[in-house]
Amino acid sequence: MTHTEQVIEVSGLRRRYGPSGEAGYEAVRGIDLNVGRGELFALLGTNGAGKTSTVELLEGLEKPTAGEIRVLGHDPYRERSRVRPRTGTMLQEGGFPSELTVAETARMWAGLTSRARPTDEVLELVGLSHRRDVRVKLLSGGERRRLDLGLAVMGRPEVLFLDEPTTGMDAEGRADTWKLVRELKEQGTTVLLTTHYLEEAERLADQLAIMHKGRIVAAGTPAEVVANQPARIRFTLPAHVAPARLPLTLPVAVEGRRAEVRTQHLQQSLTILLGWASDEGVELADLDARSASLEEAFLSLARQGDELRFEGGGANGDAADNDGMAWAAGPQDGVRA
Ligand SMILES: Nc1ncnc2c1ncn2[C@@H]1O[C@H](COP(=O)(O)OP(=O)(O)OP(=O)(O)O)[C@@H](O)[C@H]1O
Repeated sequence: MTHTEQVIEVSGLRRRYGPSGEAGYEAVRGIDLNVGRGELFALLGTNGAGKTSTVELLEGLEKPTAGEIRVLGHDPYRERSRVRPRTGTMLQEGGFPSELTVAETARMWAGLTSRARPTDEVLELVGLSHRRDVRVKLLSGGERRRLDLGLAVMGRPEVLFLDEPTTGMDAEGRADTWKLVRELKEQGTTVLLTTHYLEEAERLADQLAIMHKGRIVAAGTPAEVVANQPARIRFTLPAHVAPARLPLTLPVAVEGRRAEVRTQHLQQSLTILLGWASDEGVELADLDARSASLEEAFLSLARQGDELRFEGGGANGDAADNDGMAWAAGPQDGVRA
């Protein structure tokens, strides 16, 4: 068995703003996570879930209220000088003088960075060569994010922290950014990022965690997180077929003529449904069967978030989510154990 070196190790991490008690606010409430070398880890979550607060702790910018962090084997806050040269950070708000041009900013940054890539190479990497003589204050939001990203990768970091790297970018900018992130990952860079673009996280991440109100409510590979959510089969019943005729073994919700089955066993449920339709001579219009997406998993977890039990750092959701539809056979099949 190969042993993956853990590059980021976090246990029992907490971050409180303000005083203890009601007057303060605990943004990070005891999270654990591990990221192996060369992995891409996506930290997802609702607004205000605590993602940025967590990333700032990992970057060593702030001191945790409680818990342990190791980045490349060191405490990023107390041993900042050992960790910082080996990491690259892209914050939500890049803070550099906006009067400088793009090239001047890159050169200034290169002067502060050990083992810096040539600035031309960096600008090329993030697609800003043609904007090199433009003042930073005149860049669009998406172009600023590209520049932030360029500065973050300038020192050829072993670990790259990207807080919402594609926010404000157009579709082309996002595609370019993810391509660069993929290339860096292929070269062995470990990447921890936050994003609101779930489809992209689903495609790119080796591991992900979904945060809600300071806690991790689901974690694993994208496939594992999605696998805990039910698949859906949707169809329209012909006017002459009463919903009561549908097979009792299926967890069916009906609204008007539109029916929906939620199931952990898509193939089995589909077989039952199609067998029944064939035997009864019923045509199922607009038939659509699909596995859950990360987006559905995310929304469902966020909705359940307040009712989740948080024990042992895991996520155990037992709240049924029926979107207000009337469930004929109960949605139990679609609820995680
Ligand atoms: N300096 C601060 N003082 C007090 N509360 C803060 C401070 N910074 C953040 N918070 C609060 O902590 C919570 C978590 O914020 P954080 O920015 O970490 O969330 P996030 O998951 O990154 O959100 P988003 O997706 O909206 O960027 C929020 O409720 C926020 O209002």
